[in-house]
Parts: sequence; structure tokens; C-alpha cells
Amino acid sequence: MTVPAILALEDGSIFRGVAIGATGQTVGEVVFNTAMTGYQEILTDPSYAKQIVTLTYPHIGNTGVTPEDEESAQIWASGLVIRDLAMTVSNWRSQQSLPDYLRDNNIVAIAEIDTRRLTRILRDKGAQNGCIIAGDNLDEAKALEAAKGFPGLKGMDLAKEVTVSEAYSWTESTWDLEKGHTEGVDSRFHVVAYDYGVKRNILRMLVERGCKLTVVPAQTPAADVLAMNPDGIFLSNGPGDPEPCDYAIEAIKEIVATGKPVFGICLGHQLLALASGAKTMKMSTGHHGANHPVKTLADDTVMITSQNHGFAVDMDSLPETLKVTHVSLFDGTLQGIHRTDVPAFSFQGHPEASPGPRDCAPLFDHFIELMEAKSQQ
Ligand SMILES: NC(=O)CC[C@H](N)C(=O)O
Repeated sequence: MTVPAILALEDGSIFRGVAIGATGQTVGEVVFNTAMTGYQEILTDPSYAKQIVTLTYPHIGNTGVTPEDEESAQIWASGLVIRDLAMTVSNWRSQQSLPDYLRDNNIVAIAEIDTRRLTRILRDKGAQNGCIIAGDNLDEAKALEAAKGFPGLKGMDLAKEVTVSEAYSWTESTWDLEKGHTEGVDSRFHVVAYDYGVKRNILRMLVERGCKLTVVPAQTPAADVLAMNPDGIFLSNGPGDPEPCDYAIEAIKEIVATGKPVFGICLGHQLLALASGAKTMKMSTGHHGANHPVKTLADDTVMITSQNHGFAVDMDSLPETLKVTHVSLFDGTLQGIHRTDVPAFSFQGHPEASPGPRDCAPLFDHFIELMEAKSQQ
């Protein structure tokens, strides 16, 4: 039996469709993601907290879901909007269908939506706050009111909400076709990773490169991290606005001052920039997809990258100690920085992919090189 659903945007647009997840109501910032695959990794990326994701690829659900592809312990996206749900699941790794997975996780989702019309609105007007209601007796006015009532992500510190409560160690490495997820061996470096909403594949790619990982809560003071005497510190991705995360900015300032190697991804990149004296801003549509060209300024090469961010570091605000290393070829925004005075660098996109291309995996190798160089001093 089909259950009806509606999506309302703060600009007054109403879309009617069918529910493919839980019944009920959800609100958040509506953003579009252009990746053709990886809906499960997208849903479980903690950086999507308080966001409703619409996928521009029209046919979704055909490969089902598997616990092996979870990027965190739960779905963090506030909702899902798609054009067409696959009628059948066909993949040897699948353990559950997408609608069952959404219902089990109590996620409200809507299909049969004109996602091209929706994406044009988001592209032209910028990300919109929105509301999905799924169930009988749908009330458009109520959905519109809820969409308008969502305060928006600007000024919202979500890293401290999605982080873990206790520190833990992580030993799982990357996925192998024959072995599944492997365990790390021969760890050469101890890395403390700040969890602002970390994606598992980042941790796996560090383990794969010989790191022993201790993952710590977002609000862990720098002194506690330094007391563990790490070889390097990693700053994770995460949801919300980086600017209000004053505890993180403070801790990063202290850590960077020690001269220990630091690597930041996405929110971690923005926080390293803020801790170095730069400014961040809210973008209009943001970048969400798996095909974004990014130029490496050092050698004029182009990487196709995975992206998921709605804030960016303001290129005009960089202090002298920050050198630009990467720029987006879609809109010229800042994609990477390196400190000129200490071994600290960061990237705005997602080198861990998951989903997406692996062109920028060498950024992880650069972190290892910095730790190697430091250990030889
Ligand atoms: N993936 C991320 O870490 C996102 C960073 C930040 N929340 C943004 O939207 O820009």
C-alpha cells in the first residue's frame, strides 16, 4: 500500500510524492547531491546531520544496503528525497532494501518527486530549509510552517552533538573484495583523531597506511590529546557551521603551536583555517557530489573529488601563514591549505571518497610523510 508524502520548501514550493521510509515529519536544510552511487554512505555521513538530501541521480535503491558500507553507526541525514525507487534489489552484497533500512532507522523519505525541478530551485535560490511529512491527512500549511521554522545551519554547532562520548581505538582497515574489512598491521604512527562527526573510511585509510588510531570526542582539550604523545593529529569532517566551534578552534591553536603534524578534512579543514586566523562563510548551494574537479596548484593537475560542504574558507581572509594548495574548478572556491610555518594542512573535499573517486587519496600519504619527517628530526 502506498503512503502519500509531501515536501515543502521555505520559498513556498510544494512537492507531492510517496513515502519510502518512516511516517511522520522531518525538517532540515535541503541540499542536492549529484553522486550516482553511494546513497548508503551519504545517508550515514554525520556531516549530513540536520540536512535533507535529494539525489539528482534518478534511480535509487537498486543495490540495497549492507552493514559493511556504513560510514557511522546510524543514518544522520534528516531525510531523503528521490525521483524513482528501484522496484527490485539486485546485488550480491545487499542485506536489506533501502525502504526497510529507512523505516528501521526511523527516517522520513519521499520518492516520485521531480528532483530536476527541485534541484533547479536549490541551484538558483540556494539551499532551502524544508520539511517532509509522510502519512495520511497531509497538511501543506503545516509543512510550510515547519520548513520556515527551521532556523538554518548558520551559527549551528553540531560537531559536539554528533561526536562520541568516550575516546576509543580504531583498528579496522579498508575493504577488500575477497576479505571484506581487514585489520591493520604494523602500526608505525600513533594518530589522535578528533571526531567531529568522522566518516569511518577516513579512519580505515589511516589504518591502511600504518596508523594506530585513538579517536577522541570533539571537546577533548588539547592538553589531553598532547598527553597521549601522538605522532600526528587528525581533524575530522562534521556537520554544521565551523565558526561556533570555539572549543575546537582553541584546541587546534594549541596543537598546531607544538609543531606536530596536523591533517584536517572538510569541517576539520575549516577549523584549521579558523585556528590559523582565516574566516569561513556560508555558501549558496554548497558542494555535494562525487565528480567535482579540484586543481592542485603545485603541479597544475586536476583531481575528480568527492564533496560535501555548505561552508567554505574565505580565500580573501587568509593570513600569511596559510598557503592555498587547491581550488575548486566549479566555482573557484578554496579547497586546500598548508601552513607555511608548521606541518599542518587540510582539504575541503573528501579524500576518503566513500562514495566517490579516489584521486586525492595521496593526501593521506602526505600526512604520513609529515609524520615520518618529524620522527627523523
Ligand atoms: N563534510 C563536512 O565536514 C562538512 C563541513 C561543514 N559542516 C560544511 O557544511 O561545510
